[in-house]
Amino acid sequence: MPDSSQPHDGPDPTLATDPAVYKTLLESTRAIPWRIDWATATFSYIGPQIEELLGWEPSSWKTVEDWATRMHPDERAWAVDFCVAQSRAGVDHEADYRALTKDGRYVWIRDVVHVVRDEQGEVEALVGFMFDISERKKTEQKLLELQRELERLSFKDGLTGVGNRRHFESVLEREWHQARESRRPLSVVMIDIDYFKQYNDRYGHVAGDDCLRRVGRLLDTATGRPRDFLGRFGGEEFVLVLPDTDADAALRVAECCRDAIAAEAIPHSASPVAGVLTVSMGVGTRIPDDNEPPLSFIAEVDRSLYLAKQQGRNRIVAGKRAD
Ligand SMILES: Nc1nc2c(ncn2[C@@H]2O[C@H](COP(=O)(O)OP(=O)(O)OP(=O)(O)O)[C@@H](O)[C@H]2O)c(=O)[nH]1
Repeated sequence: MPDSSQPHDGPDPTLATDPAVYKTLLESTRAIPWRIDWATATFSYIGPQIEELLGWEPSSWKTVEDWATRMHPDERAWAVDFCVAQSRAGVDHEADYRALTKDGRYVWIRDVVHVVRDEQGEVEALVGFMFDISERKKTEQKLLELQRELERLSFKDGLTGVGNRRHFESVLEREWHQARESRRPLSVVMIDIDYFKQYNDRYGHVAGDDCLRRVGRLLDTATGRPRDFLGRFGGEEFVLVLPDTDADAALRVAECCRDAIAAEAIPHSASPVAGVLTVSMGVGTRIPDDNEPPLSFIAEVDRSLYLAKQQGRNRIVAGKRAD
C-alpha cells in the first residue's frame, strides 16, 4: 500500500516498465488489441475481449488465415490485399470489414494497424486494435436509406405519386443524350385533361384531386416498358417519355392511354365534348442531333397538344415525323 502521508512527486516510475500494467490496460479496453509476427504470419497476442465480441477463443487465433477466413466474403479479398500491401510497404492503415462470429453472425469491425519495424527498418510485426463499429454502421445505413428516400420523394409528385416536373426534366435530359448516342428514336407524349376547370367547378377540388390520381394510375398501367417514364408536367397535364420508340409506336401508346381513360368512363357532365372525362394529346418523335436542345422538342410537342385542343379536344395530334 502506498503511504498516503508521504508527499509524492508524480507517477511511480517503476510502473511505466511493468508489463502487468500494460496488460491490464490493454485487456480492460473495449477495443481488442492484437499482435502479428510478420515473419511467421502468426498471432503472437490477441486480447481476451475477442471472445466476448466474436465468440472465438483467443487460442483459436493462430495464423493470418484465421483472421482472413473469419471475414465476410464480400470484404475478404480487398481487405486482405489492402492490409498485406500496406503492411509490406510499412504504412500504418485501417480497414473496415465484417467479422464472422462463432454462431454465424457478422459484426462490423474497424481494424487499426500499426507497423512495427526492427532496427534495420524491416517490418517485424503488426500491432493493432479491432473496434466494434456495428452501431456506427447501423446509423450510417439508416442515414443512407433516409437519403435514398428523400431523393425518391424529391422526384415524386405529391398528389399522384408519378414523377414530378424535376424528375421529368432529368429523365428527358438523360434519354435525349442516350437517343443521340444510339441514333434511336425518342418519343414524348403530352396529355392534358379536357375542361378540367369545369370538372373542379362541378365536382369540387377534392374530387378533382381524386380524378388526377385516377388518371395517373390509368396512364401508368397503359405504358408498359421498364424505361417508359410517366410524370406530371403541371396542373392537369401529364407527360410520357418513351425511349427507343418510333412515331407509330408512340401513337399506339397514346391511343392506349386514351382508350384506358375512355374505358374508365369517369363522369364529367360539365364537359362540352362528352359526358365523361377525356384528354387531348400531343405526340412527337426525334432522333436527336447535336444542335437541338431537348426543350425545343418539348415546345414542339406542346404545340401539337395545343392543336389537339384547338381542333376540338378528345384527340391526338402527332408532330411531323422524324423517323
Ligand atoms: N383538383 C385539382 N385541380 C387542379 C390541380 N392543378 C390544376 N388544377 C386545375 O386544373 C384546371 C386547369 O384549367 P385550364 O388550364 O383552364 O384547362 P381546362 O379547364 O382543362 O381546359 P382545357 O385544357 O382547355 O381543356 C384549373 O382549374 C386548375 O385549378 C390539382 O392539383 N388539383
